Amino acid sequence: MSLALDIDSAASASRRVSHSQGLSVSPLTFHSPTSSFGIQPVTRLASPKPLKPFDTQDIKILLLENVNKTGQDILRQQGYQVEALKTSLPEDQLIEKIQDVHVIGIRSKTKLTEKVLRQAKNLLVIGCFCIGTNQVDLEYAAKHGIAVFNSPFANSRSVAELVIGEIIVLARQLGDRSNEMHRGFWNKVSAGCWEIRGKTLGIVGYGHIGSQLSVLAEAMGMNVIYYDVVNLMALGTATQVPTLDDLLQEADFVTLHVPELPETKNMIAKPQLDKMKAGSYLINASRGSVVDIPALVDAMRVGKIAGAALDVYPNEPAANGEYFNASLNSFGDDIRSLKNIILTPHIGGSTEEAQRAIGVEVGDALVRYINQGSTIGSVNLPEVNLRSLTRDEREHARFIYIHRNVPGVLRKVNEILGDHNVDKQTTDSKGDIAYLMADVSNVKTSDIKEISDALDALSSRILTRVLY
Ligand SMILES: NC(=O)c1ccc[n+]([C@@H]2O[C@H](COP(=O)([O-])OP(=O)(O)OC[C@H]3O[C@@H](n4cnc5c(N)ncnc54)[C@H](O)[C@@H]3O)[C@@H](O)[C@H]2O)c1
Ligand SMILES: O=C(O)CC[C@@H](O)C(=O)O
Repeated sequence: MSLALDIDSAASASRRVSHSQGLSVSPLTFHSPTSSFGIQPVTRLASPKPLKPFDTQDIKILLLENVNKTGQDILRQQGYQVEALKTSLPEDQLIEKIQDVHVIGIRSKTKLTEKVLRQAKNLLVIGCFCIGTNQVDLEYAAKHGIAVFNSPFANSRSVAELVIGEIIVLARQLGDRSNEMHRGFWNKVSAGCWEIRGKTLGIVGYGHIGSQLSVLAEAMGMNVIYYDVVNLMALGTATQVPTLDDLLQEADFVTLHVPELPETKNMIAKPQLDKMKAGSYLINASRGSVVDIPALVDAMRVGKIAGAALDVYPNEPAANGEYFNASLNSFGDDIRSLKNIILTPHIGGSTEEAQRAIGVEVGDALVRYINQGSTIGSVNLPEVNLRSLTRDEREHARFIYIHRNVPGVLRKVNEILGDHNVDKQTTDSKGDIAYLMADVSNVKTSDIKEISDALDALSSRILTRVLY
């Protein structure tokens, strides 16, 4: 079959090859891979040959939740079609919009559930412009060859600094004093106000944020203890304690820095609050599911807990506005009536520095994945990379084969590639999913089509992409 004929059939079949930026999605550029070579590569990357068998304008990207301009610019500079919205979208609108895009960028509010992802027929990759990835069904995405990237620590320092601020604000009841002054009320008191020097900070989850906080807190004269499910090296003179109960019984301030997991749901509820010291403080800037907030309200009403800071909630609005009320979360009115409680709208990572750094990190990861196929940094696919092709390698193609990790696949793939000049090849697996990349030299356009079709026909196939 001539390639020209095949282009027509590929055009009509473009939806058949779900998620693929391979041959059938952009048939018109199949003959002229050099058309997009004039596009400048992202300067922070090591100047690889851009591998794009598609017109960059064909790549449709939807960015939600006010992704920072640095990230938007990186994607726009590639020539991709980028639509950026300031808010998240309700599920029905999300389902409608996601059908069309190859890339979606989100933060913590957008829930990419199986129901939503099932409609994402062209989706190649998800960029979480944040740390948390609990809002994405990572397993469903992996099983359908959709890579997920995040920014694992670019906002950690911002969260740690927020918590340090909150510890002092709670210890000195600054929120209440400030509110009183705003109402014109002078209330000079020292009862129940403390220095933080010499007090014990209990950190639950000693990862990127918890460990950064540990260093800052010690510098301010606090004793630091921490609890983590993993045995981790203590920074400074911090001490790991064996159980959560040990931490709760010893700490003056308890701060939570664990991910949202089934095991961390309501990790702090009535039994744990009962174990905390009388007059201690609780801070949660992790996820809203980690604290049973009605139980916290009760503990604060009876004075067991002297103060709290919450940055995250079980239900958070999709956009800014007057939403923080009892119809969003049943405890909304109760919590607002309490004394010495800092309520912030999920701003732990919301600093200029953090958002810029996240924009660059996730933006670059998306470009590397779209243009080069590199999965380095992916949270749900095996991490695979190949040395970049250089600009003088004109007759090369890169085949990416995402497949179910079942015995015998490599033999079949190598039977297909066996008659060609495979320059380099790598593969890795993560659970049920495997990711293979192979660079083949001296391939004609017809060879590329033949190899791609043969890979597509294998029963283990999840997704085939070809870049050249
Ligand atoms: N408020 C915000 O704006 C904001 C910003 C960034 C991150 N976060 C949240 O903070 C969380 C922590 O971030 P991080 O970067 O420090 O994550 P991290 O992965 O670096 O650290 C998490 C730590 O928690 C530990 N852990 C997991 N399950 C545990 C359990 N059941 N008990 C005790 N320890 C447990 C892990 O072993 C790890 O050391 C993120 O998952 C995210 O949800 C919130
Ligand atoms: O910016 C956000 O929406 C999320 C911030 C934070 O919770 C994260 O997971 O990085």
